Amino acid sequence: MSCSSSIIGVSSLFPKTPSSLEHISRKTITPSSPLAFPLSSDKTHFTSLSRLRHNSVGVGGGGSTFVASAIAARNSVLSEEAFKGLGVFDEGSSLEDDGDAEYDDESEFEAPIDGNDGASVDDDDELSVRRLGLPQRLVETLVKRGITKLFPIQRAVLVPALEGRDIIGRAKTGTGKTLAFAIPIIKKLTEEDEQNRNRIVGRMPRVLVLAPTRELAKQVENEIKESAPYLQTVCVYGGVSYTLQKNQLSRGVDIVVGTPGRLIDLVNSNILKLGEVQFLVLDEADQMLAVGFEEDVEVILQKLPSQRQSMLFSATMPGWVQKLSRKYLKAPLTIDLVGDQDEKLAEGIKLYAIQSTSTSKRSMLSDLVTVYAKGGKTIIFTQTKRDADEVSLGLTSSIVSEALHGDISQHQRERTLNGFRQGKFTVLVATDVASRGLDIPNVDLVIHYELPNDPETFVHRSGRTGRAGKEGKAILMYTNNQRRTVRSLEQDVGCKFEYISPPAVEDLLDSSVKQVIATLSWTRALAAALAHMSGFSQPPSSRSLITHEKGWMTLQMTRDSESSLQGYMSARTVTGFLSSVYATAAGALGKIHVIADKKVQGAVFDLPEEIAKNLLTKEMPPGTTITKINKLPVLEDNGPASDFYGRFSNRERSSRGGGGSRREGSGGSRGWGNNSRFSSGGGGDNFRQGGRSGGRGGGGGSSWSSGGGSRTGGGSRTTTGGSDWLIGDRRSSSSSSRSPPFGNRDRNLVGPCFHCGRSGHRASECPKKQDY
Ligand SMILES: Nc1ncnc2c1ncn2[C@@H]1O[C@H](COP(=O)(O)OP(=O)(O)OP(=O)(O)O)[C@@H](O)[C@H]1O
Repeated sequence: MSCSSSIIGVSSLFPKTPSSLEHISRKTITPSSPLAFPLSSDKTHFTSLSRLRHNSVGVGGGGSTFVASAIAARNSVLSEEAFKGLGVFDEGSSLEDDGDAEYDDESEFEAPIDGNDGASVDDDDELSVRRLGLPQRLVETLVKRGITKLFPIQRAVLVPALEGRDIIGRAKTGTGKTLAFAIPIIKKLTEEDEQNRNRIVGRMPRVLVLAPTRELAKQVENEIKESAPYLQTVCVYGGVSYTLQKNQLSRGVDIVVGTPGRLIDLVNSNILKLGEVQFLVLDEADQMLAVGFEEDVEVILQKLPSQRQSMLFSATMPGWVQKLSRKYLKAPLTIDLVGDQDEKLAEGIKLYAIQSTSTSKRSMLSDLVTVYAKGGKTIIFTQTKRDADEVSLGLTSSIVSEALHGDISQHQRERTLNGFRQGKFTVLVATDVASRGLDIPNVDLVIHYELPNDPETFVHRSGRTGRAGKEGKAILMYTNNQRRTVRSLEQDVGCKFEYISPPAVEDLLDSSVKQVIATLSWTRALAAALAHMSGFSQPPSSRSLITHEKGWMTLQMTRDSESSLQGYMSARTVTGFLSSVYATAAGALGKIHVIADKKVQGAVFDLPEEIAKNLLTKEMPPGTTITKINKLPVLEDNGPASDFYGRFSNRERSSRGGGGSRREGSGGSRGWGNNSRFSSGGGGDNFRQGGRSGGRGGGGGSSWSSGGGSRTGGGSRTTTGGSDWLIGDRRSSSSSSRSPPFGNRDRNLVGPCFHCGRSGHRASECPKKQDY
């Protein structure tokens, strides 16, 4: 078989009908061209690839940026350059330069490997890793890892990278950017070593990969090591022993992955020599800026040989990254599989939004985890380290969780991440230190406990789930004040939230029982017993849909349109009616809201659960119905959202007396297309929250409060503005008298430590942790 037949085999997947070639000029196509490459599963990925009707690309010569081709199918853009050499554009293509098929040897394209690895590999599929001319050793390790076909970004980068082009790459979260640069580099190093078998002990690195965080660096190292265990890969970062890294480097190394700070130290002390670096990779370049590494990066780049190939991956292109690419990359080819117009999130991520109050959100968390993660892995993102600690601690009574943030020692961070990866505990509560790049397999749920600082952070946090074509869920928690911001986020990210209410008791019971049954495939009785042990020592109590407090139930009262009672509906109507049918209920009323839809003639109101249940058994006079509801209807006087778009996080925090300014991760960067309207002010700042209890004014006041006092105690729960009504001072409203029956469970540390299995302490404080 000739080379061209192999190539034609590949190109047959890409119909040679460059119909819209003419529409696209041979200049730069801006990322506002239709872009996103949806990702739902490996299969659909490549099915869609195979259905692509390729269009064209423009490549300017000599300029600094070049953009790829538009592909009509499903609004995707890939690089024509990226596919040249694979036969995609050979016959009938209008590429000026289509003679780049440098792989004349058919064995280059067909590298079948012997043995059955168990993976289902379709050898007829020219997109299979077996048929891309990769070294056999690499193919074997990839296939063993279940990587049988390249993902689009990998496919797009492969040929230009093998040709030695400098590349700027961008693709959605979890779509395999690491292997996109790693595969061509490994191929080149492997071939070099095969030609020169006398490997020198103490050799200097040929590849340098810069990553913004230690976790990311470690992950890149793992990905490379697992794909090419025969190459020497060393990871260097701060916070751990310098001597160990020094020894590793002195034994000789092929690839160095590291964070800029430690790399500079090693270079300055002459331990790391960069004189033989042939490949430079800047991973998450925009994040380097956000974490303040810009100077360090430049210092390192200046020390590299000028004869080298550079690849830069960046989710966004802030000015500094643009400058960097102009200064240090040679005529780079831009491969952008995201763009600005389309949804930035991987397709498999289902998005939910839930309104909560600052007091209800914490107690609501475990219910969300129970119902939406169904026993799978969850990452909860908080803004501050303190919140991460507190939320994790708060969850521990029912769900074992650990916190991850910058104040935790590097060793403990690694232990925590490993424990989470291995499923020793299922909930990780993290600041944005974990939002970028972390690849933890099978995270089912991401919860944004606080709104992120900018749309990019939202995308990166959410992208910890739905990776490598899998499905995942992300829930955004927001307050009434932040409604407008949530809508703007939808626009900026190009996504749609499904607005949900707190999980109903039935869902909770159902999920917890199902989880235990699924885990143990045992009897329902055993499942119920285990659910009991895992925290449901009482039947889970109902929760108000209005205030989200536990122990309360929201009911709806409606009047028939024919009813003689038709007329004005108000809070007094509700209390008056309840007094006549069940005085106890009238005396225990919580919040009351009138339904906005005038055709409905009704109101919703809160009652303590037991009283609500009793009320539901009462006979109602004709014309009036009272029912339990699971979702709130649209209510009157919801009050205007008072947030200021782009300033939501500051506003939230300042109302809590935020302070502090220590950076810890995200923020700052603005977006490839400069379309972010989020404020970068305070991006990534670590706000300390003081004075959290009590004193939170109700802000968007829209409800009638039937009692005068605080429900939860400790704070002066005032509702201001809007249509707040004080129905009366019917009873003493001490916190205890109004406490819901099962609410506010004592949140002691009763969950087992994931190190030693004993309860009463967190894993980070485990007296036995040294042993692990
Ligand atoms: N071709 C492939 N087939 C199957 N799995 C793959 C393939 N390529 C990468 N993966 C896996 O997909 C996961 C995500 O890859 P990776 O971490 O490189 O994504 P990413 O695009 O860098 O994500 P992020 O932007 O979030 O950092 C990893 O577990 C990786 O091993």
